[in-house]
Amino acid sequence: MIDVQRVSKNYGSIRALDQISFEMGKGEIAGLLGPNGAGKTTTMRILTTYLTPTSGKAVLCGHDVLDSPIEVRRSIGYLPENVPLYTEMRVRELLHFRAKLKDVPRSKRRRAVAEVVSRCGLADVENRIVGNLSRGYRQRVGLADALVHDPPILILDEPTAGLDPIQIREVRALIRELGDRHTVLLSTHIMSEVEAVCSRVVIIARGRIALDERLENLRHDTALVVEARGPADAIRNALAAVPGVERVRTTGEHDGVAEFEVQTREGDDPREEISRRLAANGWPLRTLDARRSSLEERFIDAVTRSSLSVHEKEAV
Ligand SMILES: Nc1ncnc2c1ncn2[C@@H]1O[C@H](COP(=O)(O)OP(=O)(O)OP(=O)(O)O)[C@@H](O)[C@H]1O
Repeated sequence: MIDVQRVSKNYGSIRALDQISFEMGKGEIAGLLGPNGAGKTTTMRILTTYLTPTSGKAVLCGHDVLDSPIEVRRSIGYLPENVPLYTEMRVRELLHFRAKLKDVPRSKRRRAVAEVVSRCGLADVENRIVGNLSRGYRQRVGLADALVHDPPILILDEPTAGLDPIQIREVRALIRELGDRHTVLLSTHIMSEVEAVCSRVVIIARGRIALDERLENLRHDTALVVEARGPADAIRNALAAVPGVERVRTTGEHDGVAEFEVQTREGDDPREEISRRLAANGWPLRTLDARRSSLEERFIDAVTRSSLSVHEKEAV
């Protein structure tokens, strides 16, 4: 549904995105998580065709953002960070108007509006002036607007920013429901939001993807961080063959030192065997670190690592 390949974006001399790549399949809800200035909004604005990438390729529902922006816009519903609603209109009138702009055929408009009014919990306010609504309701109107042409993909930029705790809970519940029928990419800098709503997290830091993982893999697993000097592929194979090791991912390679993330089976602790096997092959072990991979730890780790130079990383 979403295929981003090596997308970069420069604003003058500022490199906001540096070769980011990720893919999303049908029915996924992914959280694009990152600190302020990481590049979340830039990514979303490229996917929604409001900005063009400096280089790289982004394809949504088979349509390239550069070659077919109109088809891309038809395939997505976008909730921007500051919802630009027509504040003087009534809710139902606004949604009809937006449905028309989005080419929903006249004969289907009434039904399309009724459906989003119901799905977004707007029945009580459909005759109210948008500008007089609370921020929580305006956000729901924004979601209804994004949904009114029934797009397969929803892109939501900080959908709960500025809402009170009850409104946050309601909007999150609504997004979870939307995940049944739509592929949803939302941005946030709140970790608990990702845990509450998403099935997958993509962490972006300094314009790069620092982590892309399914949440179920982060919740229970214990991960080991292994750094060893030697040939990355051979070390990777040796690690994968250690009993108790479930999965090995190469996370970096610099100056002859390869870095891996090793997922272990619950209850297994293969650290001693890893150390023995690497030593037997003559690959000096530099780091063997066990950590519970909670989202918070992974976020801090990914963001900190991305902000270190190669030299500093070696020292960590
Ligand atoms: N129009 C622009 N001109 C120049 N620099 C920009 C522009 N828009 C964004 N940037 C810079 O690009 C980088 C990424 O910004 P972006 O808004 O995408 O980050 P973000 O992750 O959405 O941040 P936030 O969580 O604060 O909204 C930042 O360094 C920002 O200052």
